[in-house]
Amino acid sequence: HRLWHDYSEKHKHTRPPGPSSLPILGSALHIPKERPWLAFARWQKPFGEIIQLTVFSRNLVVINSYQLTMELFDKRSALYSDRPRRPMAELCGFGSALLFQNYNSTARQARKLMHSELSVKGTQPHRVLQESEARAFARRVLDDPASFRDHLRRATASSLLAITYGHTVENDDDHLVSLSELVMNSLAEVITPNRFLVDSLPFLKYVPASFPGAAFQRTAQTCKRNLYKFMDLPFAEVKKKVAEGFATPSFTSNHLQGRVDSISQQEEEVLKWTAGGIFAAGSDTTISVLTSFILAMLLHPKAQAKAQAEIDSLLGPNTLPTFHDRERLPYVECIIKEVLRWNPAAPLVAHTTRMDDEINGYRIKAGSVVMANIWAFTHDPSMYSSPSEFNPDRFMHHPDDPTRIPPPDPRSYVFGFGRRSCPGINLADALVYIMVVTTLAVFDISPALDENQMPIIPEVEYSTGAVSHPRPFRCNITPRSQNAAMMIKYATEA
Ligand code: HEM
Repeated sequence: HRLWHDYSEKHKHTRPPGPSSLPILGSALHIPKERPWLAFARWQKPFGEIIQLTVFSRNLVVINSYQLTMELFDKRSALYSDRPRRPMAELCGFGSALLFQNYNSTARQARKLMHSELSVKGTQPHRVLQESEARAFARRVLDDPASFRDHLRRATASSLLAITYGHTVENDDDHLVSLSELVMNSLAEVITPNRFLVDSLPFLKYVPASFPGAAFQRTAQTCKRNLYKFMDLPFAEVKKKVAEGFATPSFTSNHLQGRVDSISQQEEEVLKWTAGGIFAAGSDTTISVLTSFILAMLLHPKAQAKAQAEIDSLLGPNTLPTFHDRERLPYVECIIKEVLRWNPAAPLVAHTTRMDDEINGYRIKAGSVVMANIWAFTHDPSMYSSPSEFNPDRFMHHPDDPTRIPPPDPRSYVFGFGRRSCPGINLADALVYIMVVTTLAVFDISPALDENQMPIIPEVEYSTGAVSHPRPFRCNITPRSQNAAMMIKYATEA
């Protein structure tokens, strides 16, 4: 009994190991500016699966193990479901969005609103629209292949705005798309760690905008104006249409139907911010995944050809893929899983602890920012052999050989954990599938050529941010046949 007592007493005060720390700055200087998740994964060797850093007196705990993350974020989710404070995001007005809120009654209300509309069943009616968005994307690529990244943004924005507000994007200068671009760019900036000093020194948020050096305050004011416009305008439009009886069915109209006059102001506020949040949380992540897919296909022609052969043998040369084909395209499914694993869109997922806690003998103090290092899970050699290789075949099922069990589906964790897990998972999964399968059916993706007609093979480089994107790269996207091009023209002109 005494031994046990000594053990627990000793570990009760043990903070998880981590790099050395300076006064005030803490271990800030050890954290690389670029893609810190790579360093955190490497630090497993000297420090283990749980690492603690102190930055400006804030505790950051990095969890490099999938099992431990499940234990904390899923099993103990009553303690681990709050979000870190982000003073800059709050100054910009994002504090009212679910993504930034603690797990309080408003957050629960917002998640409930999403749950009903974004379940597998709730997203079913949007499939026709997603199919035609994917074809419209293919058409734009056909007409202007070099701008494929813009077309990915446009396809994602159109789908999400249609689903959220029933809004149809008619042309390239759609007011809602332009406004959403402004909001998305600000969001990407404010959630980039260490981008604004006010995030490390929160008292700065009280410095007035007119003060020298307080440029961030003016940035925040502009951002807030755009954000509020983005939240208010489309919502007011839908509300008006519902009242007049001719709203296109959408997330917002479905929740307002029959309640325009009776909905309380509080409920209306939550609905408005939840609707806007769908776009804010869903677009950059989806764009990252789709851009990674293009990069992966460019670098791995064999995997691309194998998926195309699968699609051809199922559909023949005269049919474009749809959602009905999904179950019969197992290799396309493997490509999607491998893209999600190869370079996860959200490599670090941050929650905070409500109370002091203990795990594996280490103490995690209340208020610590606890980050799941998703990148470390997707590159854990005990889960995925040769993890840095892009190899969709690792996910193939082998019904004849029960000894070959595929590794875990990354979709079970790249969308987050417990009570804060991504409520858009079904929608995102459907959108990614239809974009991937349509692109593979219609196009060949290959390296761009230099002036000597030699292929330019891009480096696999990703940006640093809460959502990480492939750095800009050039590629050739050409129709696989005249017939493929004709099918897309026909489908988008009908
Ligand atoms: C492939 C694309 C996507 C990826 C990889 C992704 C990933 C994630 C991750 C990792 C989180 C944090 C989970 C956590 O803290 O444990 C999250 C949260 C969230 N996602 Fe997604 N997401 C994607 C698409 C979408 C879409 C399309 C929507 C909207 C329909 C969406 C809506 C949200 C919202 C609202 C939250 C905040 C939930 C909360 O704080 O309680 N996401 N997502």
